[in-house]
Formats: sequence, structure tokens, C-alpha cells
Amino acid sequence: MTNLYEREDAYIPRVAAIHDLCGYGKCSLGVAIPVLSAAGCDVCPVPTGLFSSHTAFPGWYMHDTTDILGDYLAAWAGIGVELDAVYSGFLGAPEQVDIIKQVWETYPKALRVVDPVMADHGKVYPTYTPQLVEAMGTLANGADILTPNLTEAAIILGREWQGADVDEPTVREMILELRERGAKNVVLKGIEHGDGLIHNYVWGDAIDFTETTNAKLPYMLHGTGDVFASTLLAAVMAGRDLAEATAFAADFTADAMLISAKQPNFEDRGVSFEPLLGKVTALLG
Ligand SMILES: Nc1ncnc2c1ncn2[C@@H]1O[C@H](COP(=O)(O)OP(=O)(O)O)[C@@H](O)[C@H]1O
Ligand SMILES: Cc1ncc(COP(=O)(O)O)c(C=O)c1O
Repeated sequence: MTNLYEREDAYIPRVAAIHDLCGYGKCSLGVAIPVLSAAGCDVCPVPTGLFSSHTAFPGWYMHDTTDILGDYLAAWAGIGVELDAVYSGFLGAPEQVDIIKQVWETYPKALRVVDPVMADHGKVYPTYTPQLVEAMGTLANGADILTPNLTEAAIILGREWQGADVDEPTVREMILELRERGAKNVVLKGIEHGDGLIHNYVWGDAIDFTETTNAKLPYMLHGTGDVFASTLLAAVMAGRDLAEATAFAADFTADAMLISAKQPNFEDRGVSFEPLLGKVTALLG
């Protein structure tokens, strides 16, 4: 079978992945690099921090890389690196938001994908200061594709978090408000209506209001947000529209969760997506 990039007119897109690098646990660059590479993209990492492990573990070490990022990116500009997409996720300091906005200015044609990683289940992650949370909200407003969970959407909109079970009119209202603030297309994820399903909703300039559903598995794993956002972008880069990409990402994440459950201590290991990377490459077929 010929894949997309074996064709005569093949063009390999280049994606800057602006995320932390985590030694143990499944998240961030440790997910974005293999997933987007499996989709045939040229992935250029910009590490926002170095972590010994995902912060879901009780003890972790963090090194904030903010101080090196200016020189790091200036050196890219100096050698003429071109980008087709800028995918940002977990950040270490509010200054990193300004740095990402500068990257957007340097590469005005690049697709801006913002996963506003900062909170879940009504709680802000431990490394996120109020200043960083506020700055993340301003980044969200400039996204071409924004992928918040319900907690992150509520924070950006200054709404009180009322649990994962919000009705569809509220979902529409929230997405509309995020779009009015500037995000062009929004994927609002991880919503429950007490029907045993997880619902993801997509709406934007490029796509009508669409819902995808998956059976809710009876456990949560760290890394699912990053697997979801990375596989969604992989599908977009492979030419899928945002509704198809959302369905692909939701199915892939659920399948990876099922595989994970076969591993010892799987709730510690996080989501094991590696055996399924062939499904990402199959997007190119
Ligand atoms: N328990 C689950 N069962 C099925 N799918 C899940 C489950 N947990 C997460 N997912 C899928 O992964 C997506 C992102 O996961 P989630 O944990 O909500 O992200 P985040 O880490 O950003 O909060 C969800 O929207 C859903 O499609
Ligand atoms: C270091 C680190 N990276 C990334 C994430 C995002 O992880 P998830 O995909 O579980 O939302 C987290 C969340 O706490 C984290 O601690």
C-alpha cells in the first residue's frame, strides 16, 4: 500500500511540539514525538521543562527551561527552520506564553494548536501558578484548534466548575464563548451525561457542531489528554477534518486505555499507546 508520503507530490509537514519532557510516565513530548512521527510528520521539540515523572506521582523533580528558550528559538530562526504547525501543551512559566506568541509571529502561516494543559477534575495542576493559568487563557484565544477539558474551559471562561456532567446547551454556550474570545475551532473533551459514555464536542469556523461518544472505561490514566491531543493533530496533519480527527483520537485513546489495563500496575504506568502506533501510520494509507 502506498502511503501519503510515498506519492509524487509528497510533502512532509513540520510540527514544533512545545511541551515538557518527562522521564517516567506517559505524557507531553514522550507522547507527541512518537505519535506525530508515526503520522509522518517531522517533529521539532521545544522542551518547556524537564520532569523526573508525570506530576500524578507523589514525588517529582522539575527543571524549568524558560531561560534557554529565547536562544533556542533564535538559533532556529538563524538556520531558517520553517514550521507548518505549532502545537503547545504543558508549560512551565507565564513567560513561555509570550515566547509561544513570538513563535506564532515568526511563523504566521503555521497552524496554531493549543492544548491548554493546566487542570483536571476541577483542580489546577501543582506547578501552575495563577499567573501561568491567566497567561494560558490568553494563548487559548489565539488558537486555530483549542482542545480544553471541561475544567480548563471553565477556567479560561471564568466559570465555576460544576463537575464533568454538563448538559448540551451548556457545552454549546461554552464553546461559543471560547470562539467569541478568539479560538477558531474548539474540541471540548471528556464530558459526561451520566449515560456511561464519554462525549467530545467539536465546533468551529471549519466544522459544524459535532459530537463523538465512546464507552467510558471504569478507570482513569495519566497521559490520556496528551495522547488525545497528539493523535487528533496527527489525524489533522494527515488530512482529516476536525470531526474525523476527534473521533480518531477518542477511539485511539480508549483503545490504548484497554491495552494499558493488561499491564501490571497499569494505573501507575499511565496510558500505553506504543503498541497502537501502527493505527496512526495507517492514517496515511
Ligand atoms: N475513562 C475513559 N474511557 C474512555 N475514554 C476516555 C477515558 N478517559 C479519557 N478518555 C478519552 O481521552 C480524552 C482525553 O482524556 P482526558 O483525561 O479527559 O484529558 P485531560 O487529561 O486533558 O483531562 C477524553 O475526552 C476521552 O475521549
Ligand atoms: C509533567 C506533566 N506533563 C503533562 C501533563 C498532562 O498530562 P495528561 O495527559 O494526563 O493531562 C501533566 C499533568 O499533570 C504533567 O504533570
